[in-house]
This record gives sequence, structure tokens and C-alpha cells, in this order.
Amino acid sequence: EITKEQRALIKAILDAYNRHQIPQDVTKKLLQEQYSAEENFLLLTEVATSQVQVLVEFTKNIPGFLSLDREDQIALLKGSAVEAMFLRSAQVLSKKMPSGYTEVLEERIRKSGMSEEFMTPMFNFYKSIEELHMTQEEQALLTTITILTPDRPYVKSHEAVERLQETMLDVLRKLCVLQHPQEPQYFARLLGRLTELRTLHHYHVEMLTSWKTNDHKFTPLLCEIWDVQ
Ligand SMILES: CC(C)c1onc(-c2c(Cl)cccc2Cl)c1COc1ccc(-c2ccc3c(C(=O)O)csc3c2)cc1
Repeated sequence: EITKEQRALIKAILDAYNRHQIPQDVTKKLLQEQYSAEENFLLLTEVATSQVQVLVEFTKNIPGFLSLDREDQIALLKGSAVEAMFLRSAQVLSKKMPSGYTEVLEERIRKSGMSEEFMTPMFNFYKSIEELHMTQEEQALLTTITILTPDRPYVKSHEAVERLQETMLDVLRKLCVLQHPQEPQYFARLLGRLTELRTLHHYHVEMLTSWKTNDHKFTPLLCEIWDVQ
């Protein structure tokens, strides 16, 4: 059912996903530094900046991405960064596959000066991702599909991106049937998470504004990718 080419595609994406991770010296700080709203915000800003750099490297390894129009490549990265980071942080926070960062990351997010109204939808999302028990391949493919969303602002060659995304959706659908035979709805549930990511993306724009009004500074890379300042 999964063709040889599709197996090669899964392997390429999974390898890239596992190869590109935030360096230990950055994530280690989450375990060491003090807890205060200020310190938590600074640390989250640092890991988010590092995660964006990791995301750019991962994206360059998505087969076909570098053949897209250069400006579209930027538009896809800007448009998907927040959603890709929600997926990545969801993996870290998942208590099913505890990384050493699960508790500290949750604590620092909860106490980073973010307004309460975003906490509930954010942690509901994290819970809904956890309940899916996604495999590594599914995580990597879902992130790839999020990046290759054609209807981001300023994307010109909509069809070219759509063709790439459809290739990945086709692989993910087959993979879900194989890896979750007892759950025929699993693929549909995964796609439902993509819809929820868009809602969180809208919340995130307000989140940034609420941090900004409390005079929180972001790094140049985050300002550029999120169009703040
Ligand atoms: C600018 C900052 C205050 C901010 O604004 N919005 C969000 C933000 C939030 Cl608070 C939630 C979701 C998405 C975003 Cl952008 C953030 C913080 O974003 C994060 C990005 C990425 C990680 C993240 C990734 C991987 C890993 C790993 C690993 O791979 O081993 C170990 S620890 C860890 C930590 C956490 C937070």
C-alpha cells in the first residue's frame, strides 16, 4: 500500500526531524535557571528563537521545499512557525513520552506572564495531542503538512505548495491506517488538530501583544518571523 517512494519520503522527513533539535546547552537552562515571570519569559524566548532556527533547517530538508519560489519559502516559514512550535512543545510536554523537560516547561509556560485566557485553550490542545499517542513519523509528517499549508499570507504559487502538501497528506493517511488499524478515524483526528492549531495561531497574535504591552522584548529573529515591533 505504501510505495517505495513514499517510504523513502517518510525516512527523509523523519531523519531531518530527528537531526534538527534545539542544542542541549539551550534547553538545559530550562532546568537550571531561577523561576520568576521575567526569567521564565526570557528562557522561553531563548528556546523559541532556537526552535525557529531548528525549524528553518528542518524545512530545508523537506523534499521539494527548496524547489518552491524563494519568497513562498519565506511566507510558508513565517506563516507556520507558531503552529510548528505548538506541535514541538506538545511533544515535549507529553507525559506519555516524558522528556526531562515536561514539568519544567509546563511550569515556565504557566508562569511566563501570559494572560490566563490563553492558558486554557493552549493546555487543552496539549492534552488533545497527548491523547493521540502520535508516533515519531506522524509527528514529523504533521509538522511538514503544517509548514506546507498553501493558504498562508503572501503565498503566490498556491498550487505548487498544495501539490507538495497533498503528497504528504497521502503518505500520512496511509501511515495512520497502518499504524492505527483499530482506529479508522485516527487520520481525521490528526487533521482536526491542524484546525485547532490555526485557532491557537490567532490567540498567539494577541498573546504577543499582551506581552509587548508589559514591555517584554523579543529577539530580532522572532520579531522578523512574527512581524512584531
Ligand atoms: C517568545 C516566547 C515567550 C514564546 O512566545 N510564544 C511561545 C509559544 C508557546 Cl508559550 C507555546 C507554544 C508555541 C509558542 Cl510559539 C513562546 C515559547 O515557545 C516555545 C518554543 C519551543 C519550545 C521548546 C521546543 C523544544 C524543546 C525541547 C526539545 O526539543 O528537546 C526541550 S525543551 C523545548 C522547548 C518551548 C516554547
